[in-house]
Amino acid sequence: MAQAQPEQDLPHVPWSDIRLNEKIGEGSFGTVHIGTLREKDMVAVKVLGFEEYPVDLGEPSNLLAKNLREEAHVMLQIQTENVVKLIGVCMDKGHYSIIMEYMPRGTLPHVLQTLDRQLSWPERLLMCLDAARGLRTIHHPHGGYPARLHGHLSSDAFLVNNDLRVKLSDFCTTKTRSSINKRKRSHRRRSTVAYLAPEHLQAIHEAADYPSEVYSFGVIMWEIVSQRIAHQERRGVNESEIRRFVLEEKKSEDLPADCSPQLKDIIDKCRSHKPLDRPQMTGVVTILEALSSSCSS
Ligand SMILES: Nc1ncnc2c1ncn2[C@@H]1O[C@H](COP(=O)(O)OP(=O)(O)OP(=O)(O)O)[C@@H](O)[C@H]1O
Repeated sequence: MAQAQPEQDLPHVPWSDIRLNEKIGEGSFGTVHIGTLREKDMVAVKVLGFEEYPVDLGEPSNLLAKNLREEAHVMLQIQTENVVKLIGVCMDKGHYSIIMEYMPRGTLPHVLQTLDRQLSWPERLLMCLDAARGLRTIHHPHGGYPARLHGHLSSDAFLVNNDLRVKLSDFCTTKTRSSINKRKRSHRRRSTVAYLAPEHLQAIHEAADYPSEVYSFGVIMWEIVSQRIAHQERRGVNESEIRRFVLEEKKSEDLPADCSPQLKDIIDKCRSHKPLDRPQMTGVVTILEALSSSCSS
């Protein structure tokens, strides 16, 4: 059986350079571990497949392997300060993986739920700005790369480092996710209904578009600013409470009373029920940059 070859333009890391340490997460794609690269650098290693459902790594046409390369390519094309850095891919038989920058504090909602203090306003603004710059990178890329949607945007897609800097991650393609989910039905992603734009709550199977991702981003900013998880008490069976709140009552969750009017304005514009009233991510970044610099000066 032919062995998958490393892509010429993807940095290849041989498995012998990696020491795998504890598991830190599991997605629909496989497991994520802390690792050590060349006995020196701490990295995160996303290993394709699961112990109980190993992927046949010898087959180059394998859809999952193809999509792993696709995810790595996307990461490589959009490397900026606010996107989790791709270090390389390993395509050694039995060890198909993506090696990336390790983000020690984990996902954004995990930080918002477990931080033992209130974030200051400059911190909240900087986290919003980091996240906005991350999303702008894919919506409005430089260097002639195609604009793209994230595809399943929620606060889980953002990871946080020790300095509370936020970076966009998780470029696993929809195809990859659905094919591995067929193998491993036990993995349940946190529901993303709380982040769905009203027009998509009505037509749940419709694909995301740019305005609907801006709406999702508005909800994520609400989470950072409120230091809470969106619709926490409305999540439940079928999320019918979220639908009622958003679709029937036409509401958005309230921001803290001490949120500045300018920040409230941009979050509310992103969460507008009218897609055409939502700004583009370039505009969101410009406003957050101005607010962040005036707040920290
Ligand atoms: N670079 C990283 N640094 C630190 N932790 C990470 C990193 N990448 C992933 N993780 C952790 O591993 C978990 C699983 O990540 P992964 O991207 O595989 O799946 P997911 O985003 O939860 O789901 P899916 O694969 O369906 O998109 C994350 O929720 C996070 O806790």
